[in-house]
Amino acid sequence: MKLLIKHTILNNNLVDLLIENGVITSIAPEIMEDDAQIFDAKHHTILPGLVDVHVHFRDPGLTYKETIATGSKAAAHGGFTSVLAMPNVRPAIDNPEVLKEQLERNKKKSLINIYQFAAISSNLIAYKTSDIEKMAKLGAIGFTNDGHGVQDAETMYQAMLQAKLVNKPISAHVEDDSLINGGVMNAGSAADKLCLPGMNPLSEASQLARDLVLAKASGVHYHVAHISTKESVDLLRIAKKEGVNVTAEVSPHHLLLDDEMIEMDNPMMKMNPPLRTPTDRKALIGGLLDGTIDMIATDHAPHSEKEKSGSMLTSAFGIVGLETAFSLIYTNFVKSGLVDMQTLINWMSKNPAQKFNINAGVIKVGSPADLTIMNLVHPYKIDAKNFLSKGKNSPFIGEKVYGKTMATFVAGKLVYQNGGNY
Ligand SMILES: NC(=O)N[C@@H](CC(=O)O)C(=O)O
Ligand SMILES: [Zn+2]
Ligand SMILES: [Zn+2]
Repeated sequence: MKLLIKHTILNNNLVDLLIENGVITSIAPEIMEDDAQIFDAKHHTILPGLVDVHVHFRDPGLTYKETIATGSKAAAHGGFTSVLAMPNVRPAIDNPEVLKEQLERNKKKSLINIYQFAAISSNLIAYKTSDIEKMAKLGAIGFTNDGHGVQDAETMYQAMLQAKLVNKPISAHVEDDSLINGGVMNAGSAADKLCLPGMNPLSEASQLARDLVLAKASGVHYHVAHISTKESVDLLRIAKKEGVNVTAEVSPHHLLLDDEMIEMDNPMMKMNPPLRTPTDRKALIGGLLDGTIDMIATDHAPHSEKEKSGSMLTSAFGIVGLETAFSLIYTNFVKSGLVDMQTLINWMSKNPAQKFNINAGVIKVGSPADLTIMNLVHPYKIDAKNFLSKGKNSPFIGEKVYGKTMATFVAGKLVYQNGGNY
């Protein structure tokens, strides 16, 4: 099987790429190959396939929200070729038997590469750790109770020690439940104005401080999921200076939205962690720019229309992200002149791949042909009708952005192609 991608822009040069058996075998200004299938990229830009270390695919058990098939289609549409799936499906991926089935299910139903997280503890809430050693051996990419903070230090510390032994990361949703008070958005003046109950933002950094102490003692690779407050960024910066083996992700919505933009009770602005203050948002951008935060992850959290309608008091936490992340980050960070394209690639492909030990993130001879081709020239409007995800719950609907996916390839196989004109 040979594929020849013609006329594509790679690092500002017009090139062709030859792919044989799923691997890039040649990159040159002009490649002639008689027996290859041709894909004409029509002068659009080629990037390494994006890597998202935080998605929720809801399969099995909550497939009315998303399935592996629809989630992986959404990923391919967004330019993502590898994702790390969270274990909060039903049943939760918290024991070796269930993990084994899930790995097979992912393989069978997915268009893209899915790496699977397993739970730190039973049903994501128990105070006794899961069989981390066995699940690591079976192929879990790491361990997390995402959706819940690990409420006690002993469970987290034991999980870290076991994960360290098998050389796997812990991804932490840091949230101390005792500070949440049934809140539905960030506690503060914005919540007061809307008369909505607030979640104390110290819930995040206070648990993070505990975890950083434990992470340092254990030596584990500790990864902070969806970091959202200034205090957390400050702690992370200190921990990195001290040599703690820590990484962090931030979501596009925490970079681009804050609680002052919640003008009315709107379920599309409800997610966990909640949108924080403009000061927090600035600190997240600063942390990303100075390398304190390593990568961007979407926390793609599809829900049904019904679950995301009505009031923030009763609707579900979470928004979709796979089909808007690249466009939003490209438009707001690269097109606006803040950073160059390689920096975006580092945030959305190279760093997540490197930090989670995935063979992805660079385009070079010998690399797997996990690629995406983006139209950076023509703007478009984000429209939920075009989402391939079952979830239409995005606060970014109607926004004019740049960076439309033209095609996505996984191991040289076309997994998404834009139906319209280039
Ligand atoms: N982010 C969310 O608001 N929701 C996530 C859970 C999570 O990431 O904590 C979900 O599973 O829906
Ligand atoms: Zn979470
Ligand atoms: Zn999540």
